[in-house]
Amino acid sequence: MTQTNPDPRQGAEFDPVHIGLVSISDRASSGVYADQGLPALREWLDRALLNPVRYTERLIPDVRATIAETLRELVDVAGCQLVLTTGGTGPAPRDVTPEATIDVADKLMPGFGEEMRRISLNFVPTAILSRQVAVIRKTCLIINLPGQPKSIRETLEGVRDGAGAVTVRGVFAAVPYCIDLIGGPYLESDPAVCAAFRPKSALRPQR
Ligand SMILES: Nc1ncnc2c1ncn2[C@@H]1O[C@H](COP(=O)(O)OP(=O)(O)OP(=O)(O)O)[C@@H](O)[C@H]1O
Ligand SMILES: Nc1nc2c(c(=O)[nH]1)N[C@H]1C(S)=C(S)[C@@H](COP(=O)(O)O)O[C@H]1N2
Repeated sequence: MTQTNPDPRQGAEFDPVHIGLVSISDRASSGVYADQGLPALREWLDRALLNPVRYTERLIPDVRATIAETLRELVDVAGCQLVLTTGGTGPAPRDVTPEATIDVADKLMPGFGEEMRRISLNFVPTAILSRQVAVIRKTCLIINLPGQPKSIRETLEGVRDGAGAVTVRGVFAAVPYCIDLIGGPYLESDPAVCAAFRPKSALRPQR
C-alpha cells in the first residue's frame, strides 16, 4: 500500500532521522500532572525539520541511573542520532539530568549549555539556574533542555522581536552541522522556524 506523507514539505529527498525524546519529571511520570514535555518537543521538531523523523519517546522520573540507562538505550540500542531531554536541570536535590548525561558522554559540548543560558536570560532571570549540558555519545548528540515546556521553543528557536524577526539565534541552528560532523544524516530545517548554519564547504547541493 502506498502511504501519502501528511506533511507535503517532507519528502523522500531528505535523509530520515531517528530522534529520541526524554521527559524527566517525577510529577509527570507519576501522573500528578499530564506531561507537556514530550508533546512540546515533538511539536517544535515537526515544525522545524524538513526530514522525515522517527521519534522514540520516554517519560521517566528524576533518578540518575534511570536517566543514564534510558540515554544509553536510545543511543546504543534504538540508534537515535539526536536525543533531546527536558527537565531536571535545576539546583533542587532531585535535579540530576546533567550528571546522568555526563555519565554517558564520550565528549562534552559546553557551547550548547553556555549559549542556551545566554538565550534564556532574554526570557527569564532564573535562566542561570539551569545546569543543562550537551554531549556526544558515539554518533549521537544529546542536549538537555529545562523542564518548563515553553523553554523548549525558547532555547531551540531563539529570541524574536515584536515583528517576529530573530534577534538572537536559537541553538538548533548549530545542530545539523554538528550531526554532519559526527556522521549522522543531513538535517534540513525550515528557515522560518530556525535557519540551520553550515560552512559553505559543508552545504549539500540543492536537488
Ligand atoms: N514534564 C512536564 N510537563 C508539564 N509541565 C512541566 C513538566 N516538567 C516541568 N513542568 C513545569 O515546569 C515547572 C518547573 O519545573 P520543575 O523544575 O519544578 O519540575 P521538574 O523538576 O522538571 O519536574 P518534577 O518536579 O515533576 O520532577 C513545574 O512546576 C511545571 O509547571
Ligand atoms: N528558556 C528558559 N530557560 C529556563 C526557564 C524558562 O522558563 N525558559 N526556566 C528556568 C528555571 S526557573 C529553572 S529552575 C531552570 C531549571 O529547570 P528544570 O529543573 O525544570 O530543568 O531552568 C531555567 N531555564
